[in-house]
Amino acid sequence: MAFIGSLPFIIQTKAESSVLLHDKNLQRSRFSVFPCRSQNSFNLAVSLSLSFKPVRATGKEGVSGDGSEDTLQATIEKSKKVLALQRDLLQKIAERRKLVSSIQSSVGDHDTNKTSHEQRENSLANSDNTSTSDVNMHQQQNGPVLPSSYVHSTADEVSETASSAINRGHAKDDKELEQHASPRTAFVKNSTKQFKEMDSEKLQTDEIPSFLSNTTDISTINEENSEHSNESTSPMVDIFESDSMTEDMKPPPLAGDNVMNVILVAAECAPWSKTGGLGDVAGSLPKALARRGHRVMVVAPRYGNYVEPQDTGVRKRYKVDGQDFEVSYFQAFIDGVDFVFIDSPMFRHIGNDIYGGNRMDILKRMVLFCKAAVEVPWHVPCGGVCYGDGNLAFIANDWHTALLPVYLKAYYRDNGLMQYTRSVLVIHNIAHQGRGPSGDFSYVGLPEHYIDLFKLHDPIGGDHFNIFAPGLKVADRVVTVSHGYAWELKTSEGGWGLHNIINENHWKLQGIVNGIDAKEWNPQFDIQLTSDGYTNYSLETLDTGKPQCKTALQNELRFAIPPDVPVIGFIGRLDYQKGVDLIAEAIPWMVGQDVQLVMLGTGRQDLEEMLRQFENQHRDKVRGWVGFSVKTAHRITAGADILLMPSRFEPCGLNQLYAMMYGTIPVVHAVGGLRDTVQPFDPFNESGLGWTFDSAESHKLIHALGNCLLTYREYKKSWEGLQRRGMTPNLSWDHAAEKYEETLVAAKYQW
Ligand SMILES: Nc1ncnc2c1ncn2[C@@H]1O[C@H](COP(=O)(O)OP(=O)(O)O[C@H]2O[C@H](CO)[C@@H](O)[C@H](O)[C@H]2O)[C@@H](O)[C@H]1O
Repeated sequence: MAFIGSLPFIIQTKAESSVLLHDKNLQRSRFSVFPCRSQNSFNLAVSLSLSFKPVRATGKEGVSGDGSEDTLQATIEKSKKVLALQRDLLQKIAERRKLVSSIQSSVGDHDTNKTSHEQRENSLANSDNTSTSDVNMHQQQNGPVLPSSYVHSTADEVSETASSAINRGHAKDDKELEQHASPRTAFVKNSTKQFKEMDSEKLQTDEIPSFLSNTTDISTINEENSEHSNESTSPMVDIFESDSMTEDMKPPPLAGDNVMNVILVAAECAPWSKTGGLGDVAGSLPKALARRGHRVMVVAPRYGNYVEPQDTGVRKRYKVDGQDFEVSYFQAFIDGVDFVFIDSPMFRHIGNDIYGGNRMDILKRMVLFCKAAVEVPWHVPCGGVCYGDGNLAFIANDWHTALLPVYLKAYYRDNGLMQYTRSVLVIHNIAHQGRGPSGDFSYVGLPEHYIDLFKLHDPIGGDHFNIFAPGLKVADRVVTVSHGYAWELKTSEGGWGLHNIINENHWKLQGIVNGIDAKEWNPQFDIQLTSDGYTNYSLETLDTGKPQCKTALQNELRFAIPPDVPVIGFIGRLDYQKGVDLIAEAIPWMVGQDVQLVMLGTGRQDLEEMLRQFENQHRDKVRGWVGFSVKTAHRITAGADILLMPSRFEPCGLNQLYAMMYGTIPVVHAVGGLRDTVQPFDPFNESGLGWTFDSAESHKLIHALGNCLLTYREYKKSWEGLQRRGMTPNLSWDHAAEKYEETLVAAKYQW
């Protein structure tokens, strides 16, 4: 009897729950189910089904007349009620969603394509003009764009419905339930509070390009930006927009039994902090993992006063080089991910100079960061509940966080703690390793016997201390960002001294190609293309949209606009890796062609100076934009015809992926991820995505670029074919996330 009674209940509840699981309003509650104590309805189903076990075990109940039948009946009744409540809840949520989307559509174009990124950009841009942004905030909260009070109450009502329904079915502490039922509500409230309390401290602005600085008044730029700010919606609106956009993009299949708690730890995370591709990955991969149903957190240092994350009130102290440092934790829940920022005077106000300071400064920062990050699952409640250590995997990135797997082992697993927690280390760039003299070991705060893990012999430098080395040895799995680079890492040229360790651990190394953030880098929705003459475009509007962006770029760069002159772009860190010097060698040839070249970058001073010189020498054909400007990077990607990437090595490379999405044809050195992702153009079969050259030499670059220019000028149909093939998305973060999931699961079951 008990069986018969319980079975349909469990089946139905699972079915109901799986519906619930798809609902973003309840995702947080659901995430807590597996590893943590949970208060959600699915857990209720589990606990109720477990409560049948004793009945089934004895087999006497129901016939003995000892009252068990009554208990059973009562339980069945109770479960029926819970089911009814769940149905009621689902229906209400569906109604609310309809309501919200009808509000959104009535708000119309005005709000579309606005993302939190735009708001951040605006708040960054306006930061020099505090009074303007204050006014904007006021307008955002009271203005006509979308009555925030309405949105606020809508969100509250949804959460209220959710929590009360669950509450009625399963008595729990009200506050706790509220937190679980609607992390989103908490975020809405927090965002509002944060907005009101936002410090007036100045934030960074994009650097003004050299060629504009003489002619453009900074105040004009700020005014322009503040206009955008007036248009921009409040964070509350953004939450709904994010959801609807994500839904439009059709979520990938759920992880099912593989669902885990995942904490990605990185020194930078876009859009809050970014010096390069690592920031992009830390900002995008977690969202894709969350879309698969994992409970996901990103941990990064808090370099500035970010708008969304708010102080959790948690304070902890960690020792670095014998000194106590207090850290606090700021948290925001965005697009299904908990973003946790660790605050300390060590990190604060570094801005974009994330890796600035001397070697010891950086080392101490990373020691503090990793020590604090490995304990985040214990200390930082997200949606009211800490992640804990069960079913947990860390994803550390590059040498900056390679100490995390080591701390996990030395402080915990060696002592019988966090036994089921795993770590994966991702190599984005092996060239940076955290090297120093052997004495640096004293700063990392590890037991003496750990010193051997850090020791590395370099044929030139001799014995030294190397932080990447122990991370690679100790991590449960190692990932790198393309298949080609995974292969190169094993060679003495590509491994940069770590190839022996990589070869010894080859069994745990895997290449997973990065994806493209379909919201950030999509010409159809790109918020950087909504002003100054730029326009959004798609495959359907490529013919008109891209030329319009090209003209807007030429205008912005103050180039002449002769018909049919190809615009060539370069975006990247100015260093040895990116092969900027190869472009320099090719410049005399390039300026002899009928082309326009724009280079955006920052990095080595000599290379920055070189960019300025190119511009001064060839004002009609070359622009050298020294600085870090996300907006300009997007606009070059959209407006250029060709993107150059002559990198000497390139673990994956993101710019070529972005370029292809925007119908911009890449010309690349076939190395690492560039070789993996840019199939060479084959004119006979009309296939391929761009041009490649097989060694990092300027004459090879010139040869490939020459063929590319010829096709641009003479073979328009082939050119269009290249553009269209590139714009057909084939590399998504959802795909990469699936691969990461396989790796995480492999790590989980590995001893
Ligand atoms: N001056 C500037 N202004 C604005 N934006 C700028 C900029 N310079 C660079 N960027 C942006 O930074 C990102 C750079 O991405 P890459 O993948 O080329 O970089 P990086 O070498 O830093 O990353 C490393 O990690 C990534 C991620 O795994 C790997 O793809 C890569 O091969 C590896 O070297 C892009 O989003 C680009 O637009």
